Amino acid sequence: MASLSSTNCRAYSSTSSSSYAASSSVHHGHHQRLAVSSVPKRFLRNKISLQSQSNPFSTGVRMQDGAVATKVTPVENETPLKLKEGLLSVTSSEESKDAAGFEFSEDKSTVSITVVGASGDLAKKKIFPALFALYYEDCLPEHFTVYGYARSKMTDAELRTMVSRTLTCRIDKRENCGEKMDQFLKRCFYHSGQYDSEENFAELDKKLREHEGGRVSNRLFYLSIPPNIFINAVKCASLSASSSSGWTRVIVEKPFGRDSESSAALTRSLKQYLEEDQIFRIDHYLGKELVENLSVLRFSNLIFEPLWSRQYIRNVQFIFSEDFGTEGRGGYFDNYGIIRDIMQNHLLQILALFAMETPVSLDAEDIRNEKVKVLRSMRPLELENVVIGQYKSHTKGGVTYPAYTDDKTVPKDSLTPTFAAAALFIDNARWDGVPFLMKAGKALHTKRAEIRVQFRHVPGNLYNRNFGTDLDRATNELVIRVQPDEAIYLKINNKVPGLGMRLDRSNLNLHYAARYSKEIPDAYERLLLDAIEGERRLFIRSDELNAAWALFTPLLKELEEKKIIPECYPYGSRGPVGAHYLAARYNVRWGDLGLEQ
Ligand SMILES: NC(=O)C1=CN([C@@H]2O[C@H](COP(=O)(O)OP(=O)(O)OC[C@H]3O[C@@H](n4cnc5c(N)ncnc54)[C@H](OP(=O)(O)O)[C@@H]3O)[C@@H](O)[C@H]2O)C=CC1
Ligand SMILES: O=C1O[C@H](COP(=O)(O)O)[C@@H](O)[C@H](O)[C@H]1O
Repeated sequence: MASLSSTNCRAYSSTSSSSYAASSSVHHGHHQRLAVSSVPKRFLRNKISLQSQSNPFSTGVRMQDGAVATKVTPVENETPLKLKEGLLSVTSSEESKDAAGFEFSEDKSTVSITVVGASGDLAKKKIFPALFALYYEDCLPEHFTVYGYARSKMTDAELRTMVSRTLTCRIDKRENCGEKMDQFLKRCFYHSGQYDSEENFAELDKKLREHEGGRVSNRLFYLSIPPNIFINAVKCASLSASSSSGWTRVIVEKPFGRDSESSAALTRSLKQYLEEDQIFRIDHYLGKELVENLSVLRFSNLIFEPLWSRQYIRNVQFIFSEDFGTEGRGGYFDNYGIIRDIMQNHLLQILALFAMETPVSLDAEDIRNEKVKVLRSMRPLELENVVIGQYKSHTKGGVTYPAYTDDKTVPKDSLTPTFAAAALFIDNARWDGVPFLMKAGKALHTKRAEIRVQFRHVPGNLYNRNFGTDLDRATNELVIRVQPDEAIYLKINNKVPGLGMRLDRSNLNLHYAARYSKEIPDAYERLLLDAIEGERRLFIRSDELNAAWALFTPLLKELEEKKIIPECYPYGSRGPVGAHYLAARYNVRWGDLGLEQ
């Protein structure tokens, strides 16, 4: 199984004869720009040859143990300002060549990870803890440094204290936890600076160089800052703190614009300073274990793929709900709303993975090509296929829960939806006529994310009369529960044991907690590791992003221009009743409403 096992991660350690991600080829002791192959070892255990993705002048041959031999042709006419992925400038005198002229890499590199916006919520909640988890699992390279960068004044010690408050050890791996935390924290540093100051980023560069100690430097910048300052930060990082000898990559957090135009403008601006393959647009839902497993389920089990079409599937549902409101994030949320916050990215990405054709291979570009095709085959959303809602205050058990508009950062007359349900359609041969329903909401009765696949009726079912009048209750349903309590279960009809002929619905249940003792890694761990390894499969390419916005932009404009009023629903409820009418129009019943779910 492809998992984040420490065995895979240890490929980075100094004991490994060759490190894949940061392999530095050496060329006759001269300054020479070389290319690095960039497909992670953990996906390529059996693959032995590949072409460098970014440099057409070099070919790499991957040996079965993961070592990379790189045949080098000099690269000319580089644009100095742009940060070219995978180009190395190496002056080491060490070299090893085989008879065919391939040079073998040795781990003389370092990775510097700069969290831009280190004082913020996401950095504290997710990024630093994920980096620590990777460190704990031996997934980070031997030489690495973590830098926090933000405007707040902080010393290294203060950053470490802040970070230490959110670090946890895995439940199943507690040994040496405190010691490991201390070791990790010693590798964390802080630099205070403005996001639009080349000078401040140049100071950061100087500090990074000191830590890199003359090794080939690979640099990852994680932009954990509000979107209006992305470009300034990218510009300054690119001009003043990009690596001069290794790769430079930038993780960009959502939102990637508000609509097609602003997203395209953001991409254009980013591309002034970065190549597309340096931009890692993160959608953390793609890093979730069960989303990652979706393709495994489909493409490596004979029993599912033949059923994966309009012939057998009646509808598919993507459901996201949270049992808390937007408290504390109202300022951000009011400018975006639930459709942009959850549907246009997280749910649509899952839909694309669910519905895509079989990719040529597991390579990032093959998968992303298939996702784009699905997105481009979809009909843009229409107002009549959408229901929106907004939560209102509700008192339960003596506790009063606030309305969305009670938040001080939200205008009292805000029409921003905190709930939406939508019916989408893919106009291709596989999915023609199948409703893909989405439902996403804040302040609902439960916290859950799941995919529900409802199958058609069994034609001429011999047992019809044993089901009573509600034949819909007798159809099969496959549920992929992304969170919480990860599970995959299939509802089947079964004979109740006994002398009579009574049927019931039972679950064939793969319950992760019961099946696997290993704790499931957080999505940010997988994605950070992928970014460090140069694996783009789980990041959004710009054409995917354009296709996603093209589906939602006309609807979003219409909602705003016509000032459509959202349906009210009480905090903690199941959402507006309109969602049921929408589903009923397509002869669908939401799968999360039954007594046995
Ligand atoms: N928080 C979350 O759960 C999620 C966040 N995201 C995205 O991640 C990014 C970071 O989110 P989050 O950590 O919540 O953001 P924060 O609002 O906490 O901002 C992060 C840091 O950016 C700086 N900052 C905040 N506002 C401004 C401003 N107006 N001008 C300049 N600097 C500012 C602050 O640092 P300082 O003042 O020290 O410079 C702050 O600590 C955003 O793009 C967000 O949309 C995506 C998914 C989930
Ligand atoms: O991107 C976002 O995701 C979170 C939900 O993420 P989860 O991993 O906790 O399910 C959501 O709360 C937030 O509004 C949104 O911006």
